[in-house]
This record gives sequence, structure tokens and C-alpha cells, in this order.
Amino acid sequence: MEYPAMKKTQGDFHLTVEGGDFTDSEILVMMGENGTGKTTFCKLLAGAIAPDNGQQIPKLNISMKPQKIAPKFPGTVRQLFFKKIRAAFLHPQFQTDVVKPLKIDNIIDQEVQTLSGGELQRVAIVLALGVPADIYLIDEPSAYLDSEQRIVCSKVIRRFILHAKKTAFIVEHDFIMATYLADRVIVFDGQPSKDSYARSPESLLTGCNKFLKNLNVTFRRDPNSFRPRVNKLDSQMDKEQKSSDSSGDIWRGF
Ligand SMILES: Nc1ncnc2c1ncn2[C@@H]1O[C@H](COP(=O)(O)OP(=O)(O)OP(=O)(O)O)[C@@H](O)[C@H]1O
Repeated sequence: MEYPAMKKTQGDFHLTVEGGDFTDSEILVMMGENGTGKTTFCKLLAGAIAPDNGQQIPKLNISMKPQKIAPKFPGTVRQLFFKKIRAAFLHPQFQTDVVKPLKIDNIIDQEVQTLSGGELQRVAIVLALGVPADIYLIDEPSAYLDSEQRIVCSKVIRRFILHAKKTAFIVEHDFIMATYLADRVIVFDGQPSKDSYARSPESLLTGCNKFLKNLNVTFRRDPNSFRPRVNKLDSQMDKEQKSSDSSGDIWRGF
């Protein structure tokens, strides 16, 4: 499947989208600073807003988890799921892959309007994945989740997309979570809130390096925990990595 090159103006903000392609069982993660148009791109794909100059976007069957979740539903989580995603919610595979790991049992009889930010995020992820669609647009799944829940949530999304043979476009600011989720990366660069570009999808390696170069950030591997750590700006490690430009890679994968 493909999406076309597009342009979109919103107030003083101009977004240029390079065309791209995607397949099933694939997760594309959008990486870019605040205000570079990631949410705008999601809305374009979803058909919620139209590109300038009337470029045609293929009619895609989409389920979207928005960045901002405003709970208006007057009832419990169970009632909400029965209303919106009854079939998926009653499906044993969906229960095992999505509902159980996200620990929805703990909050199933709670009023939706009394949920905490993290609880609401988990409910919103279940709702988005429970709608039958070909493409899942998931805007910032890690917001309000603690680090353990972020790992669970990444695994849930990955397993669901692979098992259901769907495609996901995910906006994720947590870099470690983004690299775990991504099969390929869409890098957003340019001047935030002014003129930005959504690049064509590329490999995790080249995409991460482009993104980190834009941010002026380098990584090292912690020798004890083996976890990736951000180098302090202008520290010896940071300078060494930037100057030893033999491969040009800032990030080599973990
Ligand atoms: N309806 C609108 N009218 C005018 N400007 C808008 C509108 N919607 C968004 N913008 C502007 O477009 C730019 C891109 O916004 P967008 O939400 O797509 O960025 P983002 O990359 O998703 O940001 P973040 O990482 O902070 O979520 C921002 O400068 C924003 O202020």
C-alpha cells in the first residue's frame, strides 16, 4: 500500500509529506520534535483533515487512538467496551493478547470519568485495537504510563499487529519504546511550528540516526546494565562519537 506526497498548511505551519509505502504486519514509528506535524500527518492519513491542493489519499480503513483523550462516556469501562468493541472484547484471543496484559480487570467496573491518566490510556489503547481496521494510528501510547506499563504496552501493540496482520503508524516520544516498536521509521524534521517535513519511511538504523542527529544527541551502552544511555552534551563520549565519524552512525541498535 502507498500514500502520496502531500502538503498541509495550518495557520503559520506548513507540513510537506514525502510519499511512502507500508505493508501488513508492519509498525512505522514517527520520530520528530514537538510541533513537527506528527499528529497532523496522522489526521491526514485518517482523512480527518484534507491535504492542500486536493491530493487524493486512498480510502483507508482506520482506527485511531488520539493523543488527547477526553472521557465523555457516562458509564463503566465494561459498558464502554460493550458499546464500542463488543466483538473484540468477547474474543478469547483479544482477551489474552490485549485486555489481560493491560490489566483491565482491575478497572473494568470503574466509571470511565473517574479513571486516572494511565488507566484512561490503557482503556484508550484497548478501544483503538478493538475496532476492526486495516491501519491503526496510535498517537503517544506511552503518555501517562510508568516504565513497566510502557514495556507491556509495547509488547501488546507488537503482538496484536503481528497476529492480526495489520499496519500501525505510531507517534512515540519515548525513544527506547519507539525503537522497540518500530520496523521502520518516519523522521519529521525542519523547523517546528513553521516548516516541517515528514520523510519517507526508512530503516530503523538510518531513521534513528537522522532523528538523533537532528536533536544533537549521542548514545552509549552502559557497561554494567547494557542499557542505552544518552551521553551528556559535549561530554568526552559525546564529542568522540561525533568526531569519530567513520560510519556516521550515532545509534547502532541495541
Ligand atoms: N488547527 C490548527 N490551526 C493552526 N495551527 C495548527 C492547528 N493544528 C495544529 N497546528 C500547528 O501545527 C503544528 C504541528 O502540530 P502537530 O500537533 O501536528 O505536531 P506534533 O509533531 O504532533 O507535535 P507534538 O509532538 O507536540 O504532539 C504546530 O505548530 C501546531 O501549533
